[in-house]
Amino acid sequence: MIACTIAGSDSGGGAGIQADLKTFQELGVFGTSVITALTAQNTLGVHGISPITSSFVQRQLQAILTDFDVKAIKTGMLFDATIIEGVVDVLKNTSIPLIVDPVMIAKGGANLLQQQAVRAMQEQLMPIAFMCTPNIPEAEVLTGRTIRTQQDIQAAANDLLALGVQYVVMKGGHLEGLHATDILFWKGGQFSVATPRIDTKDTHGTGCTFSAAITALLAKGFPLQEAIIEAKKFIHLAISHPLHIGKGHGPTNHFAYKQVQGKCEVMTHEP
Ligand SMILES: Nc1ncnc2c1ncn2[C@@H]1O[C@H](COP(=O)(O)OP(=O)(O)OP(=O)(O)O)[C@@H](O)[C@H]1O
Ligand SMILES: Cc1ncc(COP(=O)(O)O)c(N)n1
Repeated sequence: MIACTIAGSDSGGGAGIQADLKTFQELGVFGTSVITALTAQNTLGVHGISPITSSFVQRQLQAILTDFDVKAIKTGMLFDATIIEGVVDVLKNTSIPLIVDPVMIAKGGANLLQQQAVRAMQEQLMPIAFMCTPNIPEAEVLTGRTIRTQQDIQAAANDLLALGVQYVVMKGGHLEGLHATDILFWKGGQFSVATPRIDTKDTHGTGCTFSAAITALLAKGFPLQEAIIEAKKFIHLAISHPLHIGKGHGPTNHFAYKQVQGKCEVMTHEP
């Protein structure tokens, strides 16, 4: 099985392209990659960004799609509107499921998506996406809402579905509470997955890793809700077995899922 990630490079190896490829590999999926930007990054922060031109992003993507039978594609850091437009231009005529992780701001505060690009994400990328996986601050930017309550989450998910994306996973990592709960929404329904919240600072790359796991599992043909449950196991185990690498927000442990053979309990709820 082959999957593709369109994202930024994290020299520190915990997020971005590197997290995506490690996750694909651990889940038994062959990973291909389109790099949108280089970041000079470690667990302490982003120390520089060098974007790739939109036309070269397109060239990478076309090289992959004209040769490989790609079963699922994810996007991460897209950096600017020209890159988003270039990606949409290539993908709009394919039927490969597209998972959009709307990466905007790194843990240390660096901008991984220019503000002027939010509109291109809303108006061009969302209509061709199968799924998007915002965290709470990203959902706030994409919808212009303040999200505090369950009703706010539902309303923001409805706004995102109205943009044309078929499924929305609202990630709960930034909310408070004993559990880290993520909710899958579609028109007319919802399904949630939760695991105990872990008290750790080693959460660099959680969002990338979770969305890459969903992408890999969809590429393998898992039904959607099973893919969400298994991806939740992958990210919970990656957070709960920290590697203690670096002096700042350490990366998650991509080895853990395989090492414990996916053994992890996920609470599910479908109202
Ligand atoms: N402390 C934690 N304990 C358990 N699960 C967590 C924790 N933090 C995040 N998660 C889970 O990790 C996944 C990513 O969620 P999160 O909201 O952190 O994404 P993100 O904000 O995109 O990532 P990042 O904060 O690294 O940018 C979700 O499944 C979320 O529930
Ligand atoms: C190149 C790159 N892409 C994405 C993120 C955000 O990572 P996450 O939200 O998964 O922590 C990052 N820090 N660097």
